[in-house]
Amino acid sequence: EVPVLELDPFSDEFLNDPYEAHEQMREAGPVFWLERYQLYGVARHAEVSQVLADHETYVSSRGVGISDFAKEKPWRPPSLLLEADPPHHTKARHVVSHIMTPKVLRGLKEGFQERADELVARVAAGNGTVDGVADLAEAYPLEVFPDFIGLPKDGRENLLPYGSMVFNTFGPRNSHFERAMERGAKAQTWIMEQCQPGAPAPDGLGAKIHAAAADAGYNEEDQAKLLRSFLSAGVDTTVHGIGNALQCLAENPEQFGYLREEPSLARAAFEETVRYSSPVQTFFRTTNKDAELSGFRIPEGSKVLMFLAAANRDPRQWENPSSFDIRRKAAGHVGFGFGVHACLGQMLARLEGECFLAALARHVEKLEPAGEPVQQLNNTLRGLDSLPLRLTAA
Ligand code: HEM
Ligand SMILES: CC(C)Cc1ccc(C(=O)O)cc1
Repeated sequence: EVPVLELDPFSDEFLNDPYEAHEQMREAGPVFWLERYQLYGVARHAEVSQVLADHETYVSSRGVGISDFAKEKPWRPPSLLLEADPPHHTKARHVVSHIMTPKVLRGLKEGFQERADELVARVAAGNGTVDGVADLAEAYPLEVFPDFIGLPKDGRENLLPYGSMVFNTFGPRNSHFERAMERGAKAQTWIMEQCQPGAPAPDGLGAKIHAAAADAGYNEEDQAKLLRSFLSAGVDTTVHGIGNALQCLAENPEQFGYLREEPSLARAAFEETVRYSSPVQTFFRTTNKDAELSGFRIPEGSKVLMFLAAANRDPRQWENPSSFDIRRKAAGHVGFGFGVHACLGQMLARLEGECFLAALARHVEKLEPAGEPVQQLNNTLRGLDSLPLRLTAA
C-alpha cells in the first residue's frame, strides 16, 4: 500500500535544509502518507505535474493550505483566484489576465531596468560588505512593484509581513504560523485599506483591476479581493527569487562569470534560480472524489501536499538536478505551478529577475560570500533573512 513516512515537512530542521528529505520522499514512491499530518504527499516531477493538471479531482476551492475549507473556516475570505475552481476561477482569471499582458510588461521594461541599474550601481559603489537581502533583494521589488500597482509611498513595508502571513498560514499551526499571524495583523489593516476601490493611484494596475472587475459585474468586495491577490503573491515571492539568485551566484562564482561575460543570460539565470531554489516550496490540493494516482488510491476529502522543490530536482526529469547551471534549459520546472492556476505574475517576476540580474552583471565585478546566510523559516517559502555579501564594483 502507500508508503508511510514519519518526517515532518514543517519542522525547523526540514525548512532549514529540505534536500535529503526530498530525496527520501522521491525514493519512497510516487505517492506517500505523512503520518504526522494524516495527509498524502507527492515529490516526483511526474506526480506533482499530474496533480496540478487534474484540477477537477485535486481542487483549490477547499484551500491550497493544510486546512480543508469544507471542514474549517478560512482565516481570511477565500481568494477568487487561488482558492477557486472553474467556472468561478475561469471568470476571475479572465478579468485579471487581460491586464497583465505582454504589451503591459514590455511597457514596464525600460523603467524596471533603469531602477535596477541605479540601485545595484549605488550599492556596489560602496565596495564593501552589504546585506544582499535588505539592501538588494527586498529593496528592488519594494521599489518597482508598489509603484506599478499604484500604492502610496509610505506603508509599503507592510507588504512583507502580510505576504509572510499568507504563506505561513498554508502550513500547520506551528510557531511560524502563530508568529506570522501576530506580526501580520497590523499589516493586514493597511493591505485591506489599499485594496478598496478608489484607494490605488488612478493610473496604476490596482485601479485597472478594480475597473475591469467592476465591468465584469464584480461587487466592490470582490474587486478588493482581486487586488488583494496581487499584494499577497507579488512581493515575498520575488524578494526570495532575487535573494536566492544572489546566494546561488555568490556560491557558484563560475556561474557569475558566465553572467558577467553574457548579461543576456540574466533571464535564464533567474529561471534556473526558480527551478533550483523554488521560492514557493509546497502547497496543497484536496481530493473532491476518490482518486487513483500512479496506482495508489486516494480517498475523497484527502489533502495532497505537493513538493514543488523536490519535483524541481527530480533526477527522473533533470540532468545534474542539484547543480546550479544558468545555461541549462530550465523549462518544464513547476516553480510557477502548472495548469489553470499557473502563476499569473510569472512574466512580471521574470521581468524583475532579468532586470536585476542584468544590472548585477554590468555593475558588479566580483560577488563573494562575506559570512553565513540566515535562512528565513517559513511554512511555504524558501528564502533568506540575511545574506552577507562583498561586492566589488565593475
Ligand atoms: C518568483 C516569483 C513567484 C513564484 C515562484 C510564484 C509561484 C506561484 C505558484 C507556484 C503559483 C500556483 C499556485 C497554485 O497552483 O495553487 C502561483 C499562482 C499565482 N501567482 Fe505567483 N509566483 C511568483 C510571483 C508572482 C507575482 C509577482 C505575482 C503578482 C504580481 C503573482 C501572482 C500570482 C497569482 C494571482 C496566482 C494565482 C493564480 C490562480 O490561482 O489562477 N505571483 N504563483
Ligand atoms: C504560490 C501561491 C500560493 C501564491 C499566491 C498567494 C496568494 C494568492 C491570492 O490570490 O491571494 C495567489 C497566489
